[in-house]
Amino acid sequence: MNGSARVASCGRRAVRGRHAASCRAPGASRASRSRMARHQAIADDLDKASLGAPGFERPTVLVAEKLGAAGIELLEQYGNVECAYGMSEAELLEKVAESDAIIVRSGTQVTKEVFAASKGRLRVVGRAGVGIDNVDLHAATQNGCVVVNAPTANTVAAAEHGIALMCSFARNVAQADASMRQGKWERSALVGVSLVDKTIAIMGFGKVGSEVARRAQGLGMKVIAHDPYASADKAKALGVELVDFDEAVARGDFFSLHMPLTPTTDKMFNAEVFRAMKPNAVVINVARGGVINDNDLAAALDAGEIAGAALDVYTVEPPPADNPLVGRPNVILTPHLGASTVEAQEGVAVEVAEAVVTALRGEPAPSAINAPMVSSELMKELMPYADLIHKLGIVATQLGKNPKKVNVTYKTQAPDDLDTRLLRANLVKGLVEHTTNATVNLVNADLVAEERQIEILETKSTATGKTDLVSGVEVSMTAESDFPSALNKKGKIFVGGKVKDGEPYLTKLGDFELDVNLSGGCLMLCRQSDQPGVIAKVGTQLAAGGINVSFMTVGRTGPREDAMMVIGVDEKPTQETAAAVSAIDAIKESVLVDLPMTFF
Ligand SMILES: NC(=O)c1ccc[n+]([C@@H]2O[C@H](COP(=O)([O-])OP(=O)(O)OC[C@H]3O[C@@H](n4cnc5c(N)ncnc54)[C@H](O)[C@@H]3O)[C@@H](O)[C@H]2O)c1
Ligand SMILES: O=C(O)[C@H](O)COP(=O)(O)O
Repeated sequence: MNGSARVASCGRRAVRGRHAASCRAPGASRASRSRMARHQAIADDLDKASLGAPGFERPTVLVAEKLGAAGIELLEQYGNVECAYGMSEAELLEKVAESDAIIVRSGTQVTKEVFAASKGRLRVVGRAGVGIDNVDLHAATQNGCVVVNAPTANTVAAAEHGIALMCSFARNVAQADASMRQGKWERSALVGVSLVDKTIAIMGFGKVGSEVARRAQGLGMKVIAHDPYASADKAKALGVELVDFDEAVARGDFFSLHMPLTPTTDKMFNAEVFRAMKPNAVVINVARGGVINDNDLAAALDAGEIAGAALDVYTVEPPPADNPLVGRPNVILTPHLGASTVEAQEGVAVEVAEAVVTALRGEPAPSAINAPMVSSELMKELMPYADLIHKLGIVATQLGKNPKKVNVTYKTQAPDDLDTRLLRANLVKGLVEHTTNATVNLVNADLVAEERQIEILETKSTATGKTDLVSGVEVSMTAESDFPSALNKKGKIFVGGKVKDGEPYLTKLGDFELDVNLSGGCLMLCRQSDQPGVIAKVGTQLAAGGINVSFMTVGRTGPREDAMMVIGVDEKPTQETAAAVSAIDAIKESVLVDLPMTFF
């Protein structure tokens, strides 16, 4: 990125797209119907926003690289969109601090400095394309920021570009055009090779690789592929022979590279590999520049070990003047144009905008890279229990500091099917959120637990005769406790709960059975010797401190034995009032627990 930012308001037709979509409904395909439903949901939020519905704040989406108009329109239905193309690094760091989401293509590096500069505000990174090697995924995850991409909309464009480069190379199209522009007529110097019956080795048999395979078959080529993770059934169905790496290298006439850039694929095409290729071999790269060792490729071309290369992508983009592959007669180059068709750009714009809005809404985005997939149906079903377990985590951690080993038991009618990630993430959030300003969510919860050395052990116990997927949750943990009443017989902090009428309830604490609404506010927990008159004395002290009681409930081990009184209060008692309650004869110990009204 260089130069000063071109900042544009991207405003256009804000709501009209929604009505246009609705009109197409009767004849629409299943995919487009579900897209319309998503757009309608977005539009509903827009209506809420324009009505000033409480709790809805329009998020700000920073679009850092050129994005198709349809995507911008969709984003504008939901949030404030700022298009700032060509920002310097400093400008990016400044703007990201005021953004809830950022959308980039391959030209913007989303580094850990970007996340640091956002100070926790950035919730979503949208990559308008496939490759996410320009996004620091670890930093995103640490910051609880969802990374989404647009994995499908540019597949055909990239495949077509790969085929275009192969055909151009085979028939010297680029060289012939350059020659004629110089007024030359070089027919004998520009004799090409035919593609028919040649072997193309597709390296990386994913979405783009498969589309290249289909097209190469149409050109009469023999198609082999290497991909350690590809299914043999898929290859067979496409009539493609899957081979190991060495065999592919030995047999290919044309190599079409389609793997992502990862630590494993980094510079995997090196001197040794080029040496093992046929002398007529041509390497075509529309994947990522980094999978090739540039110097080794240049040396292999110089030595005549291979015949040529056609490149769309480079280790550093744009390639610096001293890149050894620029300016060679047997290398043709394009400036990362694989995804650059009108159709692909409109497609990725919509695909990424949908994913960004979905993630901003807190829903699982199908293309989330660093968050587990949780279907919206499951999410909806588990939400009340996610809220409950979050509150149980908060209660448990206010009764015992520094939790270490945490056992959680889910009572469920489907132990084999229950996906607990959402619940576990909420538990971790409840356990740690009072000790950090950082966001804890589905994205980073496991990482946060690991960093804090909190071991979460999950058990599912079968609940019979219940209709809900989950019907109860219990959490026990080793921790330092100043409130021994919360300990069970094994000396662990123990809390259990249920959801009743959609609201979270604490039903177990230590050895006590309770019935405490955890919807929010402040709770005073008092262990007492069960005897007449204690409730009145506590009420009197609270009243003296100006504290209004919203509810009171008592659980006891038996008449005139130990009892646990839980008092919901509208205001948090001062230290003096809390001390006055503790000083009541029958009260053995007491503690205040704060609960948030909302959850993530
Ligand atoms: N030039 C462009 O403009 C452009 C456009 C689109 C995609 N791309 C790039 O093309 C690549 C492929 O995109 P896609 O959409 O097909 O992704 P994809 O995830 O569908 O396919 C990638 C395939 O690579 C395979 N793979 C992983 N490691 C491998 C290895 N060591 N050896 C061989 N195969 C390996 C995977 O199993 C997978 O099947 C990505 O790098 C993407 O960024 C570039
Ligand atoms: O990975 C991709 O999707 C392509 O490389 C496209 O990158 P671009 O969005 O920068 O064109």
